Amino acid sequence: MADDLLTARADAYDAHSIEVLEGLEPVRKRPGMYIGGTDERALHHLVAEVLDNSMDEAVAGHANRIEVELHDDYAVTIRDNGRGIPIDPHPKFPDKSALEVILCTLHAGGKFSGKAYETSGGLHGVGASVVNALSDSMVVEVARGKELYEQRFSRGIPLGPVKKIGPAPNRRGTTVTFHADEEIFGHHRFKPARLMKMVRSKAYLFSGVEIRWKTAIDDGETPTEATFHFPGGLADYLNEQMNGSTTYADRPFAGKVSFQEKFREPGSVEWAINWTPSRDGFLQSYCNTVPTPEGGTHEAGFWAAILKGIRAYGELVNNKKAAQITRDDLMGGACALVSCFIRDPAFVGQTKDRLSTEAAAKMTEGAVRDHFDNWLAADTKSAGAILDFLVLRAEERLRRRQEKETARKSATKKLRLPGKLVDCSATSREGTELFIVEGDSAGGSAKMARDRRTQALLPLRGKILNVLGAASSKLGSNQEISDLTQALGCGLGTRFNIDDLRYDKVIIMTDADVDGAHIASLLMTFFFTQMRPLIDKGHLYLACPPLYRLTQGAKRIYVADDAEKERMMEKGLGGPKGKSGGKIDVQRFKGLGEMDAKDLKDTTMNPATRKLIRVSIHDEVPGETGDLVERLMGKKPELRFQYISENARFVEELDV
Ligand SMILES: Nc1ncnc2c1ncn2[C@@H]1O[C@H](COP(=O)(O)OP(=O)(O)OP(=O)(O)O)[C@@H](O)[C@H]1O
Repeated sequence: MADDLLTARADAYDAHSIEVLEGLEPVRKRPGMYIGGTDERALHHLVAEVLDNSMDEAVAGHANRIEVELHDDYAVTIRDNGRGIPIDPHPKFPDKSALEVILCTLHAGGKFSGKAYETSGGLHGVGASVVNALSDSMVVEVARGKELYEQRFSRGIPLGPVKKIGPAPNRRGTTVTFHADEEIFGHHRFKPARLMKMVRSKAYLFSGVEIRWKTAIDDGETPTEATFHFPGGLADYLNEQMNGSTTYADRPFAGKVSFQEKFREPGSVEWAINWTPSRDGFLQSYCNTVPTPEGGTHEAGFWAAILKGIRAYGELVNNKKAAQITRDDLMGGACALVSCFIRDPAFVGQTKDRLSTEAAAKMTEGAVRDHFDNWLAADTKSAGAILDFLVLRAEERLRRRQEKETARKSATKKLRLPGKLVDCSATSREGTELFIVEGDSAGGSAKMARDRRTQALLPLRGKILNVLGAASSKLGSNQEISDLTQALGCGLGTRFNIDDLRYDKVIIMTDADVDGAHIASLLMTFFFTQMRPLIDKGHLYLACPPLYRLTQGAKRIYVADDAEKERMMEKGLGGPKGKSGGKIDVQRFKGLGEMDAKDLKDTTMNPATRKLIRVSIHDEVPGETGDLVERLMGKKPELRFQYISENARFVEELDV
């Protein structure tokens, strides 16, 4: 049944499913591919496409004036005084004018071979036709040979052939008026401020053009009319953009170099840069007046020139730290504009956000580098200020990196657990226990007896350092103490942080003999002096392993001390002696290592059957416990001796 359904569906997929989009249909079907979307940015990009064509005319030396006007119905007119789009019949399509071919065919243009334009922003031959396809109305007027021609379109389709509409004795050039299609762009509308900014930046990028701006939509901020012409080029543009910020150089490092003179290649590069302490930096780059917000090879070449230049200058003035400066150091606080003109540029995508022409890197670097060296040498005051600023930034970066590395190292150190730790598998601290066990052999049976999920083991070899008798430097280098500290994960002394504790309970599990008691007291001294909150918050415990195992027939019990043993010997394991039958077998555990896993589990480790003593501090007199610990465990043996003499009876009883 299901297979039949699949077959039926597959049958529907045949040659009829394959659509071939004709003319400008693909643009309307998939606008994103041509203008990067249908949002506000894409909408404004339509103006850029048409304006770039007029700019190309200007840069090619055929126009010196452009007008951009936003009408009250949000239509936009872009007019130039260039050569005018050709209107004669196209040789390949004799029944159509070149104008119609350009506006209605993708990949039709005069910028492929470099004959009509040397360094143009246009190169794919799609810009004007894309705008046409995405406009519900487009009118193109061409003034050529003292005549005015016009052709009208809607959604990429001509509403008639190109028509001569009258004489134009004093006019030349192209006028494009379009209204973006709401079917494509929905509610998005042109913003006067955004359009004017685009228009003004174009004027800065090519000082040979004057651009007039006019808007019928008044947003209350943007001038309704303005004329932009900037003979000072990018240096003026930079000053305007930096808007009075404090700068390290009195005047920006700016210049313009023709590639023709230097590399025998058409094109040029123009730049302006200054550094400021008062704001984040920026780099705006352009290629053939097209903004390249994602940078590319021209930016790479520019930074390479500046970086090499500043390092070389550092060497010249004997500032060894200049060698540490990186491109990132340069870029922070640097406000820069770079505009190059090259033949046949290669961009990534139709919106031309990033330049990928390899040669642009080399030519830009070569052109800027020489000038930068000379500029630094000529203005030593600015050069010194910039160098000091950049060295400072480099040092700051290195310091930050070192701090980060140290922080990372200590973080991983925290996580690096001692090799002999047998950790539990639970991921959260809740309900977990760390058994500090005496000796490796005890570790062996404890390993089998434990609940792997919640119980972890740290076997300690022999006695740990008496922290009260040791210099603090010794603490860090003592293997057992450092293992213990790492396993607990919460630091030592003043750096102790209870929140980082990796286990709920820390259980000291030593043999039930004098040595075991000594080890336990050494450990408690350690916790008391170095991790006191661990005791105060009730995390420290003593395990109570039995001293004897008594077996009578099938009965088996464990007892903690001699008195208990005697009592049981009297009583018998199952009742009065003899009744339960037979001799009582007594085994004294010399150490935990002698117990088999089952014994250890039942008596000492299994939370259901074991007994634990929680270590706590009751200071009847404040500081009393500290004093006592100092007397018993401290450096002065005479205090210990005194205490033992005074408390001999108690000590005897305890068999310590
Ligand atoms: N204002 C203009 N003046 C003169 N010729 C123009 C003008 N606008 C367009 N053209 C001609 O029309 C051609 C096609 O323009 P279109 O915008 O479609 O593509 P392009 O500029 O060549 O490349 P791109 O798709 O990269 O923008 C141009 O190559 C140019 O020959």
